[in-house]
Amino acid sequence: MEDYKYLFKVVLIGNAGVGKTCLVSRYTKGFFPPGQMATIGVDFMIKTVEIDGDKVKLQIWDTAGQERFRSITQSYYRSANALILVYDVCSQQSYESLPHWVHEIELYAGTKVLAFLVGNKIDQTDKREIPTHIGKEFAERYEMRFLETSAKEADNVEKLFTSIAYQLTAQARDLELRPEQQGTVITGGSTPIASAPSCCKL
Ligand SMILES: Nc1nc2c(ncn2[C@@H]2O[C@H](COP(=O)(O)OP(=O)(O)OP(=O)(O)O)[C@@H](O)[C@H]2O)c(=O)[nH]1
Repeated sequence: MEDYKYLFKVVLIGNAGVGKTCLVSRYTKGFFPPGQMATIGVDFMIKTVEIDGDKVKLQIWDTAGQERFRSITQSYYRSANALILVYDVCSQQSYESLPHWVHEIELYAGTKVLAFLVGNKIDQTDKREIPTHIGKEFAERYEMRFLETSAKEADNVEKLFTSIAYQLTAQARDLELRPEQQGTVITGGSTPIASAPSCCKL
């Protein structure tokens, strides 16, 4: 029997080079990888955290941002409990691609997914092109959670993943109390747990 209460699948998406792999590395391995290569297809890492006495396993899927991998990465949206849509605060182009990514979420993700918008690379203050309020407004428009991060300086990275773990756990516990509301069943140690209810209107 697996040693965890809940298992959640978290998928990172967004343009190539916005820092998805570095965010995952910072969170799961505790370091910022030097000379990070582009992701090929999809990669995944596991991190187990404790939320109010329960072991929660996060299966974190890092998808390639490059266009040529889109058909592969799209298939990972469907079973995601949380999606992290990343842009680079120093890249207007990555911000302008966000409507495209939101459309992908509409097409391929489940309606119950918890969606976060993340503006990464905030350590590069002199290169910033997208002010915080612009990212925040975009997130509000699509009812996504919002955070700005730096994988390099470890700003808000722990907070991002911990917050996702807390919210998904709270929703799963809530559903255990209201079994009639259960949706897709995901594995959770010895107990089957329902996936989280909708938190994001797209
Ligand atoms: N200054 C700064 N650079 C970053 C940060 N995060 C990532 N980078 C740099 O941005 C580049 C791309 O990072 P990756 O993590 O490979 O980006 P990705 O989104 O995974 O890219 P794909 O795998 O092609 O989709 C690398 O040169 C990183 O060193 C950050 O928080 N601050």
